[in-house]
Amino acid sequence: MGDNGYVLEDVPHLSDYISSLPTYPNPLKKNPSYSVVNQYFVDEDDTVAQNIVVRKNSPRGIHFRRAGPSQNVYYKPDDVNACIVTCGGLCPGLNTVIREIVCALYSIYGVTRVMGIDGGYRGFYSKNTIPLTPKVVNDIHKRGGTILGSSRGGHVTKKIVDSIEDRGINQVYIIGGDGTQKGASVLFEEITRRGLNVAVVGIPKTIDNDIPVIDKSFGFDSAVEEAQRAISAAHVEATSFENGIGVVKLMGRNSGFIAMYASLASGDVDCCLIPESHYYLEGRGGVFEYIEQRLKENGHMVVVVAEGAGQDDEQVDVGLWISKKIKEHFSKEKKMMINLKYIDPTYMIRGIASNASDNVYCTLLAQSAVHGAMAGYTGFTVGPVNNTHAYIPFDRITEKQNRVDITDMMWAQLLSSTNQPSFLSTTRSADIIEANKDEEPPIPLSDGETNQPSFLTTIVDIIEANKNEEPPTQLSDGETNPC
Ligand SMILES: Nc1ncnc2c1ncn2[C@@H]1O[C@H](COP(=O)(O)OP(=O)(O)O)[C@@H](O)[C@H]1O
Ligand SMILES: O=P(O)(O)OC[C@H]1O[C@](O)(COP(=O)(O)O)[C@@H](O)[C@@H]1O
Ligand SMILES: [Mg+2]
Repeated sequence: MGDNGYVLEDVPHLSDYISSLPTYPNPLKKNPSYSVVNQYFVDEDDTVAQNIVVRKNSPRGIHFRRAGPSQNVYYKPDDVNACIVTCGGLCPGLNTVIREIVCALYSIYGVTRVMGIDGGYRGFYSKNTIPLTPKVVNDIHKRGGTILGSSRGGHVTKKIVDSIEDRGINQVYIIGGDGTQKGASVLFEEITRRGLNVAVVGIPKTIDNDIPVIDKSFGFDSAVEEAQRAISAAHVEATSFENGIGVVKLMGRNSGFIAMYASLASGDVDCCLIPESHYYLEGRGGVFEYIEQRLKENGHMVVVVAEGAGQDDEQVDVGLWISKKIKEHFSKEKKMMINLKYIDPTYMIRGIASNASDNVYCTLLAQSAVHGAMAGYTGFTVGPVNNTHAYIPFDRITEKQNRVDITDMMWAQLLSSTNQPSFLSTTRSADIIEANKDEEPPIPLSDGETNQPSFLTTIVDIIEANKNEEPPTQLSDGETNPC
């Protein structure tokens, strides 16, 4: 802990456990492409604040080491033998990250030995490697998926580290989600235990954008953009038929960021259901009542549902389930004719190539990862924190999963954009208030407003308005109500 509550959460370095490692001047100094840059090295003391909104007397809080080229590097280019592996689910931008790691190693540092591991962690010990050169990766960023293949499972630590040793690999770039980063952390521990001169670098991947600390994960923007096509189609269908209802299911088993951003971006969505915000279908203030109201007012409506919204049972497709329930409710109970179309673009939104802004992001991410490894840092994940790339210890990335905060401004904006009610029952609202009561008070903004959303007040209003409300009705057919 430093002055004024300054905390540096630093990442490990090869020199922490290997003594007398030689260093070399960074070859970037002689790179003609960078000769125009005023200052291209990061200062060793540069750190990035996790919290940028602070009060005059509040502690300065957690900081991470700033990513970027260092004056000296811990590898001679000729000695580097790097490998790249992609694990877990697909995400737009995987190929761009692979391409840019290869290009950064070759063109910035003059490294010429880079290989791909085929098919995720298990590829280390069960498959041949794939040679990677700038020529091989030249146009892979225009393709979805990963040219290296991916897998879940297969993390046998001993076999992977044996393979790293046997192949003489000394830089390991691991692209993947929370599970992958946990795996990377275990590899780092085993490599340290064996005293190997091998840098382990994680590059966070999650289409759901639920990795903590970093501003945003690559591929998320591309996925949200692709989701617009499904929402637009649902809107076209809904507006073309009497009492048209378009239902779109989007990815998000545990978090609703894709659904929330896609709904906000579209402007066509009347109702967005996410895992973080419980809902109920029947009764006053429920989803059915809202749908009926929208159909009467507007003649059509679009519902976006994240795959984990209200799901206790992962086997049930929530999009199909809710579509069936809506149809049953309106045809059998309300005797009202509706036209419902269900669109499920789940894998379409992640099987695409990344868009332009994600490509730029992936490039910076890959370069930061390479600069970190060349500077001898290890056991870290790279990512933007308040718009500046930083090296983050593995455990900060894996200790929790980000979820949409339904007491935050963003969710309030979503509610205000769709006009949907919060669907919160009085008990659930009270729980949320209870859960949030120890949170720090909002920091007043300079113009006298607060950054605290009015959402909690809304919840209190809802409780007040609904205090005589009937409890949500049980489903008649014995199915579990996923609300
Ligand atoms: N706790 C863990 N320890 C070691 N390896 C893990 C751990 N969790 C997941 N992995 C490995 O990470 C890889 C990807 O994990 P998975 O959870 O499927 O995807 P993601 O990285 O996208 O979250 C798999 O090969 C899996 O074996
Ligand atoms: O069908 P798969 O391959 O298990 O992947 C689907 C799941 O992966 C996710 O996209 C999450 O993966 P990531 O966040 O690791 O990219 C979930 O939303 C989704 O349920
Ligand atoms: Mg995961």
